[in-house]
Amino acid sequence: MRILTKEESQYIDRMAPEKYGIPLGYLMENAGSDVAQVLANHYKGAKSILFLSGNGNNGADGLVAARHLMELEIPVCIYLFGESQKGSQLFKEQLHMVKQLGIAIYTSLDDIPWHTIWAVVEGLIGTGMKGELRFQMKEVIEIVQSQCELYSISKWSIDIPAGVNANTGEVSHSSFKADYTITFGATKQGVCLYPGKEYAGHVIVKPLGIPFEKVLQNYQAYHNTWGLDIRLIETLLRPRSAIAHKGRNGHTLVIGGSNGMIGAPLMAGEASVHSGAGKTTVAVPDDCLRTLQNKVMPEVMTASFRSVSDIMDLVKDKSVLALGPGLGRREETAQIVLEFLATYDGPIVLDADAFYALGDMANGETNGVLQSRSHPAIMTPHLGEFSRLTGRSILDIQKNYVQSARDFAIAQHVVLVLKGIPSLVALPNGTIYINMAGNSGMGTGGMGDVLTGMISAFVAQGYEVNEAALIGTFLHSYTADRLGTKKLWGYTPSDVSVRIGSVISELLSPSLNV
Ligand SMILES: NC(=O)C1=CN([C@@H]2O[C@H](COP(=O)(O)OP(=O)(O)OC[C@H]3O[C@@H](n4cnc5c(N)ncnc54)[C@H](OP(=O)(O)O)[C@@H]3O)[C@@H](O)[C@H]2O)[C@H](O)CC1
Ligand SMILES: [K+]
Repeated sequence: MRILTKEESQYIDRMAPEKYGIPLGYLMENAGSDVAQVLANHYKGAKSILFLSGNGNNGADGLVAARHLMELEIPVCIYLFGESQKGSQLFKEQLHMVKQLGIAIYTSLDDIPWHTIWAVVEGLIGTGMKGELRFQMKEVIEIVQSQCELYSISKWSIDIPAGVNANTGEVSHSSFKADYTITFGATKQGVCLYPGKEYAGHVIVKPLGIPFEKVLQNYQAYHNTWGLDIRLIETLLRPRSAIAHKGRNGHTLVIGGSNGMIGAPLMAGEASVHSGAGKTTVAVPDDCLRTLQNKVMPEVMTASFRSVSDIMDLVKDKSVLALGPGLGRREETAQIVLEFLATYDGPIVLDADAFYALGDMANGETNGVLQSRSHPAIMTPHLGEFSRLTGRSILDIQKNYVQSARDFAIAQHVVLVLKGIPSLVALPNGTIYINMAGNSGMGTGGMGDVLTGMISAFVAQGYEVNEAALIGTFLHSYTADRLGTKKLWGYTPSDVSVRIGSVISELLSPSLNV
């Protein structure tokens, strides 16, 4: 699923007429008629649909929809916000039409017969919002929202709810909180991120009337964003060959663990087994080996290490290395990690305490350690770890969530799995995937270790690092969602781990009821 930024939407707006001779009014006519169709399909009873119309093109979309609904004999009325004579050209044209058609138009909220309204459709402002919502618009939204609550009126937004930043998902105070948002071409980035996502309600995507990917091919600042969803994963997952033996399915090596932190590499190793790696070895420091052996499932092989050369020996015949879970933050461990990264060039997934060794990558000596690898490293930090890696505050990262992930993945030439709400996968070329799965029950210790094991197992089975990060990240959350339908919290990382194989089987053979 493609996701558009504000700048991409505005570029399409500009290029449609300029380069392809497609007047913006055509796109608006499509947009408005789609809004009308969706509303008509939902419409109940004899009540009216009220359009809140700003004086830009977002408002004009609503005026087009009102005209189309009138044809369908659905009662409509309009509330005009702002000065009409200062509105966009298309707004003025559409306003003239609805006036000529005799549609009821209000300029004061006090005059609206709220008890006759079934739905409010907000076209106050869309991708044209600059900065924070202005005071007058906030006031209107607050009154409308309280009337909607009082009269049980359903709330719709056109393109993006008023007040939601179309790129970052940040919201102005008093933003419009919709039950549904009808958007055009592709969903906007800001409604895939929190808190914007909560303000958009259910998002309905309708065609724009122009093949926008074609238009965007020439866009200079073009780094695209996609939804990480089931459809994408179905295109990436490959059935296993009937004759695949354990050698063909790869061998994961997990290096981690320290005294009191043996669960982390153990969960990563077990998740690798459950995700289909042919073989899995977990290696821990010498003094932790006995504890590991007492706890780990029999399918996982065990080993131990003391030095970098031990790790070099262990990794020789392995398909992928997962480095970091529970490794601890001792200075000598950090040295081992750095020394090892400088010599080993194979596929690697870095997690947890491996990041401690890397420190602040933007300013520290480790900047450059990962950049020239033949297989870009996969890194799976949570926000706290990412804050340390980038030397920036969590708040600052959250404000520019997508862009922060993109900048880091490009600069360090890594596949970044940024574990947040939602998680992101950023590829070294700047392409971003926003995870569409996941739930609040996932916030438990050990979930990250399972993710590391899963991603590693997909690399072991022959997926490219980009693909493995996408498949692992999505299936981890998707499996948790399956568990979340039965109990929204309290399921364990190991529950996710154990279930993953059945979920993959279902996806590969939908008729299987496993
Ligand atoms: N390519 C597409 O996807 C298409 C999108 N369409 C629709 O067009 C809007 C974008 O329309 P645009 O005219 O560019 O802008 P808006 O209508 O969203 O907003 C402009 C008005 O908002 C005022 N404004 C700006 N910032 C603020 C603010 N912070 N608070 C309050 N009001 C604000 C602005 O006032 P100015 O004084 O600054 O001029 C304008 O009045 C898109 O979202 C789609 O719905 C097309 O219909 C089809 C193609
Ligand atoms: K809107």
